[in-house]
Amino acid sequence: MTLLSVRDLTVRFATDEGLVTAVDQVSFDLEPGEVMGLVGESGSGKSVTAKSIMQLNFGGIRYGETSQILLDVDGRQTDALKLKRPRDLRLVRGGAVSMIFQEPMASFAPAITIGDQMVEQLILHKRVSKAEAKKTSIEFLDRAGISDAARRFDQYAFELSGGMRQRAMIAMALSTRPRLLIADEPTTALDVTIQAQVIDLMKEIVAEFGMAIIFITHDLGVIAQTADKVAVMYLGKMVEQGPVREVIRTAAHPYTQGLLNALPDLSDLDSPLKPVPGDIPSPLERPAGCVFHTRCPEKIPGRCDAAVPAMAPVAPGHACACFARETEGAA
Ligand SMILES: Nc1ncnc2c1ncn2[C@@H]1O[C@H](COP(=O)(O)OP(=O)(O)OP(=O)(O)O)[C@@H](O)[C@H]1O
Repeated sequence: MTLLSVRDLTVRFATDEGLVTAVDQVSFDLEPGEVMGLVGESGSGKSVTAKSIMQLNFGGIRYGETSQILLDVDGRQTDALKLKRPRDLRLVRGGAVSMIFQEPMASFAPAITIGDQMVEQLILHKRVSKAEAKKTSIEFLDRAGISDAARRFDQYAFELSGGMRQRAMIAMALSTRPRLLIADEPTTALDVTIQAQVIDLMKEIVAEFGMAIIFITHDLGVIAQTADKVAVMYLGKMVEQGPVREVIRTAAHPYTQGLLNALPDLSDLDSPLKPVPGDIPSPLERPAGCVFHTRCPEKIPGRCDAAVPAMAPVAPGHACACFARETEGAA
């Protein structure tokens, strides 16, 4: 059974300025053991998409009427958007799904030791004894590369260095053995050496436990190293998805091409940076037609500003939502 099937996900927020469409009819699937990178500039809807799986978006939220987030929970397909009672929400919050954040302090309560938090979570989700929970917690801290794990177990998050806290957060998120880990910019705030260690750790864990990961990042380099497939979002829309190497080598959507062109060229340090030209429009004033047409170098006047392109295959497993590619396919 497919582990996660996001269907037609639309997320709007009622704000004082009006209705913000943060995510617009996004669909994707994830199989057990698969790592999917979710990329796009700031405000493209990556976090809102991921948080929807755990119903962690708050404040005036409205999901689309046909939106579904189908998750395999213990062999039963469950629509995560339909869960209401706290007991049922626990199935996706820390049960089948765990989330790690850029800022590990967001995961830890400041006045409770790391060990007590890990134990509490394990007892809640796994119904194990306290002694067993302690043993598992120390094991996972150790697995996450924390030396002297038994001593760290009794420490508070503020007593750990940044990199160590990140590892402790990963240990805590993984100790309940979730089927799906959502990693929201987990390495952005780290220096490159620790970043590489954290990425290695996540790869090891996927290989060992076969859990699926949604890896949210701005950094296509990190995606290239970690993910099997990649999904690119722009202003709430999914614009391209496919196997990571193929998308990086032969990006189909002009936005993905722009993101790749914007990467610094390390072999030519004097070459100027080439950011995607133009600014992202406000989500309150989303352009009609293709949301990217206001910045697109391949815009077809009268078409791209009038109709919304659907995702269509450009190669097996590789799809893109762009009228310019459709024309090429037909030619
Ligand atoms: N609670 C909320 N109320 C109103 N608008 C929100 C809320 N949460 C998110 N948004 C809006 O939804 C849009 C998508 O936000 P989201 O955080 O998913 O972007 P992102 O791609 O993850 O960006 P970043 O990389 O900066 O985290 C943004 O325009 C954001 O302002």
